[in-house]
Amino acid sequence: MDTLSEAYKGIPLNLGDIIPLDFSSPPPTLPDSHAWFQPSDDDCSFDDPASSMPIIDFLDPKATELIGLACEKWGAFQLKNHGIPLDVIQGTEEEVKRLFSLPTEQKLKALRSPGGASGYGRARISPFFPKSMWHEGFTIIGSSARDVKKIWPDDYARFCDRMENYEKEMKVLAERLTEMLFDMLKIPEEKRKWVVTSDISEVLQLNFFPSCPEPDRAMGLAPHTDTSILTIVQSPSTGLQLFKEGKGWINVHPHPNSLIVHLGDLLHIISNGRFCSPLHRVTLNETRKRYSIAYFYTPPVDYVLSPSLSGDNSPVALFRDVTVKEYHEIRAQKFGNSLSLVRI
Ligand SMILES: O=C(O)CCC(=O)C(=O)O
Ligand SMILES: [Fe+2]
Repeated sequence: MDTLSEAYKGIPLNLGDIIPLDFSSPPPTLPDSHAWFQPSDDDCSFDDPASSMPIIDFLDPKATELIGLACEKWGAFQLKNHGIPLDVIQGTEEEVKRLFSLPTEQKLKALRSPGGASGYGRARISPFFPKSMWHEGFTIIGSSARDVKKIWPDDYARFCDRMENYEKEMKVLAERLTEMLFDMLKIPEEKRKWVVTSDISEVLQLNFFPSCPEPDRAMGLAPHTDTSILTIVQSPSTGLQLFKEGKGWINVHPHPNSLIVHLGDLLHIISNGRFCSPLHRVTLNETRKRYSIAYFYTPPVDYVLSPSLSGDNSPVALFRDVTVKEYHEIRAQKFGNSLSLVRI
């Protein structure tokens, strides 16, 4: 079976777009290669309690209705009482910290290959931006063992087991949410059989944002939408921002023991534009490092994404049919333009 990795093979990157800055001995001032803004730039991000991302309790009898509204208005929400055991979250967080605190040369042993999608390196979206991000990533597609053995030849099992377990838990939650959203969109049975199969294309993205000497001039993760049905993000610290039309960049303040769910481009297409795929980015801090774990839930690569014209969705198709693999290939080449390229 094809995997998502195949979609990137045809578009190899330069090593310069894969190797992160050596953050173990960071420069004392922000290098020009990482300076996105001038000191005088007003980047207009803000905190407004009246317009913050909804926090939804999964045990609330009204949860389905609230999730539907949040997906229409925000394309994102925080989820309390999500059912993922705390020890699974903490164990995964511990491994992520252990991985990123390794010496640079050890992490570089698992460097992503130029045409590859898994392993250690810069964000896959790096080539689309003129400046570099203050970030290191580690991408897991399928089993992490092949990459992790290069880093810890004799001691890889605990990391791999914890990641695998985390993915299993995330998959169950992603399935529940997807079934709920597909009910709202009135997706017919034959278009949703994949949800309960093991054939999905899931990706686990581990992110590390070191503390930064000039956080206001640098960028953790540049503005992007996700190429998924939905993404479940776990991070205890602030840094994530969502772009809201007419308002600007809104800070997300993680609620204790909650997960952040945002919808991706694939659901935006399936919902015929009814559910948003929010633009988001990550900002930095001068003294605090930040870690995040993003689980991308995606149908099998040969699944055809077709806009649903039933229910409350627009009755006229806004997008053409496109397979998951084809959409990933478009994204790998065109990035921010991708949705407009499948618009009718
Ligand atoms: O770190 C975060 O909060 C978000 C990460 C993210 O957007 C991504 O990995 O695509
Ligand atoms: Fe993202």
